[in-house]
Amino acid sequence: MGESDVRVLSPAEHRQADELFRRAIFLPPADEDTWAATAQRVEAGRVLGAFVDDEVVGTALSMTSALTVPGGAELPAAAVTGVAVRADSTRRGLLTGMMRYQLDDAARRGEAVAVLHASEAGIYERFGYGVATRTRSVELQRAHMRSSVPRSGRVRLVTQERARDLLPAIYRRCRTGRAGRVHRPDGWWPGRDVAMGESRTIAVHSDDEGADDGFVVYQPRGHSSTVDVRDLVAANDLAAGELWRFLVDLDLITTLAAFDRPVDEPLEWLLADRRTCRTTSVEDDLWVRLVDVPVALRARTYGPGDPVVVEVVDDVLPANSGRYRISSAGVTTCDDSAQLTMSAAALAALYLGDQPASALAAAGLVEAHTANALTSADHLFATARPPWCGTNF
Ligand SMILES: CC(=O)SCCNC(=O)CCNC(=O)[C@H](O)C(C)(C)COP(=O)(O)OP(=O)(O)OC[C@H]1O[C@@H](n2cnc3c(N)ncnc32)[C@H](O)[C@@H]1OP(=O)(O)O
Repeated sequence: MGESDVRVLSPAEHRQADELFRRAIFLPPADEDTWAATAQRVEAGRVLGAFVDDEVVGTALSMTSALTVPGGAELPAAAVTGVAVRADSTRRGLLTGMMRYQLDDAARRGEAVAVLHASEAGIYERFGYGVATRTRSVELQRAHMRSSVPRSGRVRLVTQERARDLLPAIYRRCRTGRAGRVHRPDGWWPGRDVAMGESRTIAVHSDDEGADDGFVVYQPRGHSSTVDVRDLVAANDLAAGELWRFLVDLDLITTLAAFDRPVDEPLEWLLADRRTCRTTSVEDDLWVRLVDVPVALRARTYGPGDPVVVEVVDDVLPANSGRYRISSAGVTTCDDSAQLTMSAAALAALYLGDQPASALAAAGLVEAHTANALTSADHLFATARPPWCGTNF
């Protein structure tokens, strides 16, 4: 079983691949509405099939995307999803064949990074992916805002139809504000709408000049007094504060459950009683794979710190293997002695600034050859705010 058994599926085969994926994650085949929405994000030429005896038993797809990196630049990215191998054909290398094919394809397309959300943490590190962002889920019980939270603009409800125009434009404005955010192509929104259904409600915040700068999408949980907050996007702290005030003040609701929030969101500070906010989980969010290490390293900015020479060992994409001199002025390839050695997966985990090199060294994932190299790398890769993706795809 090898790469020759993987090929691009034709559009006529896309629905079969979707069914294969859904069965692998224990979902029934998509109904017509769900498929109509799903099909909008599927791109011809980007859906792979893995074959055994001419039968498709594995699939993986990628979408044309972009990733915001520290400093605000956006890198072309392959957004990977829909990965599955039929239960009777696992552990024979089919995923391995598809991953290699897909990474080569991303490299050919000039996509410097690949990104995904992992169903299990044990799958993707071997292919060079590292956990690059984390999210927090919270529950607010009978919460009230602190009176000092600044007021600005106004929050208004918009219809689902109006939201289809407004939300993508607001998201585009907010996307580059933080590393880890990804494109939401036009085909992404219908899938989210179908998944949430008709009970979703949308509120938009506009600033004092009337410009829209944030939104929240939420829905009641059955007939309970709980609201699930699925998507809260704000261009600035003022907009975020007003959207949270709007949610906290909803009549008849005692509990707000919010998912996929940034780990540094200052919710406890916004509330009159910080203990009315409880963290229910902190989980790995976006896994990143540097497909083109030199391009990816040069795309981000670095903090003040002594330069450091990093040796990258990449068995899956060997062109990335080499030594890189990283400084606050930029990145060059070099032949100097390595001060740090790490795999592509370890580099990916450092890349957006979520974790310091010293944390990975403690786990044996980064090897330091000189005394101060870890401290230098910690300073260089650090970002003012932790990265956050917050977009499921
Ligand atoms: C981005 C997304 O779409 S996430 C969704 C991923 N899909 C799912 O979780 C659906 C259910 N699972 C599956 O379909 C399959 O088990 C897959 C796709 C995860 C793995 O496919 P396989 O064809 O079995 O993987 P493959 O045989 O290439 O395994 C390669 C290596 O990864 C290991 N591996 C594979 N799956 C897992 C796992 N879930 N946990 C830990 N290790 C794993 C294998 O043991 C193997 O290790 P080895 O090289 O040391 O022998």
